[in-house]
Amino acid sequence: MNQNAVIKAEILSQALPYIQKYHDKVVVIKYGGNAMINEELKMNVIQDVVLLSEIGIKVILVHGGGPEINQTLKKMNIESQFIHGLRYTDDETMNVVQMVLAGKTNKDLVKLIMQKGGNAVGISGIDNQLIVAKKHESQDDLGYVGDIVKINAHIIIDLLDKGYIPVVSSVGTDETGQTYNINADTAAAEIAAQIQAENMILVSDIPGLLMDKDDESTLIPLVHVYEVKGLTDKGIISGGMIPKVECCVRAIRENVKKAVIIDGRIPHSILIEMLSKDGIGTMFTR
Ligand SMILES: Nc1ncnc2c1ncn2[C@@H]1O[C@H](COP(=O)(O)OP(=O)(O)O)[C@@H](O)[C@H]1O
Ligand SMILES: CC(=O)N[C@@H](CCC(=O)OP(=O)(O)O)C(=O)O
Repeated sequence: MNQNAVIKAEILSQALPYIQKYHDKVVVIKYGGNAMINEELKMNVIQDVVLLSEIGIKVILVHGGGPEINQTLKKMNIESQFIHGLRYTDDETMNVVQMVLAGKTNKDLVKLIMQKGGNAVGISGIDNQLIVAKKHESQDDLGYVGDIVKINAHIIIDLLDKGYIPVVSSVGTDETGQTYNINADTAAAEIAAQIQAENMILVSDIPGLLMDKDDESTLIPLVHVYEVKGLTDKGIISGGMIPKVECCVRAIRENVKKAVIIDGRIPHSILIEMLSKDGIGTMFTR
C-alpha cells in the first residue's frame, strides 16, 4: 500500500468536521495586494477560494490592490502618500484607484477563479450602491478616502444564493455620485458585519500581528479586543496594521464569530485556517 496515499486520505478525512461546520455559512476573505505579488501563491489562494465554494461554503472575496495602485501612480508621476495606513486620495488618484481596483485587479481575480473552475462575478462597491460612503472623518484631510455609511448587501446575497463567488472591490459612492477610496480591510469588515458572516479572514504577506513588526518570530497568536488600545498606544500596531486590526475588532464586536489575519505567503493558508485544527496567524476574540 502506498503510505503517502494513506496519509493524504487521512488528512482529507480530518477536514470533515470543518466542512460540516461551515457548510452554507458565509465567509469573507479579504485578499490584500501584497499577497498577490507572487503568481504561484496567488493561484493557491484562488484555488482555496474555489475549493471552499465547491464544498458549499459561501465565499465573498473582497480584494485590495495597494501595490498595483502605487505602481500605476508612479508611472503617472503621482506620488503616493499614506497617513495612518490610508492613502491620501485627490481627484486624479481617485481615478487611478477606481481604474485599478474596480477594473484590472477585480477582473484579473474573476478570470483566475473562472480558470480554476469556479463561478465568479466581479462587482465594485459602486455597483447597485453596494457600498454607500462619505468623506472620511479624521484630523487629517485625506481627500476622497471614504468611510462606509451603509452596505446594500442584497446583491451579494443574491449572488451567493445562486452559487456565485462575489469578488468585491472597495470603491464606494455617495448620493451625489462622488466616488470614494475605501481601505479594503474596512470594506471586508463592514460586509462581514452586515451579512453576519461566520468568519472574516484577512490574507496579507505577514505572519499576523507581530510584537515587533521587523521580527517575524514575534507573532501574537491571540488578541482580545480589549488589548488593542494598549497595543496601539505602545506603537506596536502601526501603518497598514491599524486599519487591519480596527477591522478585526469591528467584525468581532458586530458578532462575526472569528476574525483572523493570516499569511498569504504560506501555501494554502486559507485551507489550513478553515479546514484544519491548526491555528495560523493572529486570531481576534472578545
Ligand atoms: N505589529 C505589526 N505586525 C505586523 N505588521 C505590522 C505591524 N505594525 C505595522 N505593520 C505593517 O503593516 C503592514 C501590513 O499592512 P498592509 O501593507 O496594508 O497589508 P495588505 O496590503 O495586506 O492590506 C506590514 O507589512 C507592516 O509593515
Ligand atoms: C484608503 C485606502 O488606503 N485605500 C486603499 C485601497 C486598496 C487596499 O486597501 O489595498 P491593500 O489591501 O492591498 O492594502 C489604497 O488606496 O491603497
